[in-house]
Amino acid sequence: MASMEEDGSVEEKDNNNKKRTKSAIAVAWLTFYNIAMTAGWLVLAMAMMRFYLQKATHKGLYKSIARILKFFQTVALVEVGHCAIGIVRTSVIVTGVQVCSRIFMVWFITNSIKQIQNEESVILFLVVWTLTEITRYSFYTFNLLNHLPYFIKWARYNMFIIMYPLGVAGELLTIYAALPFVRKTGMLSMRLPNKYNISFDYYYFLIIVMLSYIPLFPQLFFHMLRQRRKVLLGEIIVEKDE
Ligand SMILES: CCCCCCCCCCCCC[C@@H](O)CC(=O)SCCNC(=O)CCNC(=O)[C@H](O)C(C)(C)COP(=O)(O)OP(=O)(O)OC[C@H]1O[C@@H](n2cnc3c(N)ncnc32)[C@H](O)[C@@H]1OP(=O)(O)O
Repeated sequence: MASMEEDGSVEEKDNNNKKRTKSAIAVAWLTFYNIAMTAGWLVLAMAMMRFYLQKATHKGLYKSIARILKFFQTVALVEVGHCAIGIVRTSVIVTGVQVCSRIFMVWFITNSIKQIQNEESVILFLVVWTLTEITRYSFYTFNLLNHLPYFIKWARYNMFIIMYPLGVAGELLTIYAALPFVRKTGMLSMRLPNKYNISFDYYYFLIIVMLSYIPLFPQLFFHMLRQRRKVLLGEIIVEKDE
């Protein structure tokens, strides 16, 4: 009996150790990830500033930073995985919508349609994303290291009130600017007849994407408002099951 109890406690200790090791690995990975992403977005900010100081125009700016942007924004897909395996307490759906809409903007709009790369709206969402991500990833990093300066916490949970609508405006204006080119070229569209017997019109798809901001954006915005109340004002928020 004693030996069984002993076995039990050994097993329990082993399980606890496993949990501790797992969370230590998760913390180490997240710290590395957040430092790398903060650095990536800082490099992007510096590249944008350098371009603007040297050329005094925004024309050509997107092209000059496209590779860095595509790399770091695409890597953010990992964050959906973080939520799915439970190492961060964030909804897979909320993170999925946020990350996928950004990846869509980068790859299927700005990168694919060269004619719109010099639009002011592209610079608008680029600047907004960059400021947001530098703040967000440095917030996570300092939080994980238990040395979170108050101004970073304050910025994380206040900046979005202005940055979210500005970012959305930049994104929607960019998609809007893309519409005539998509219609003219018929890019990424499939017209009938074809051997698959499928019809797809990217032009109308983009209009649907723009309309989908109406129900989806408020969900993200209100999620952040709830996080703000929880973190800055200490309100206890009972999360509904997903
Ligand atoms: C195929 C076509 C698709 C087209 C779809 C079209 C519809 C799109 C509509 C949507 C429009 C979005 C537009 C958007 O791109 C515009 C902009 O971004 S503009 C710039 C302003 N943006 C922001 O401010 C972004 C705000 N959003 C976010 O921060 C996140 O993305 C979000 C997932 C929304 C919220 O983050 P989260 O829920 O994680 O909140 P917290 O930061 O408070 O964190 C909660 C807890 O999780 C821990 N956590 C999360 N991530 C990490 C990490 N990487 N490392 C460590 N820890 C992490 C965090 O610490 C919290 O833990 P705890 O509660 O224990 O403290």
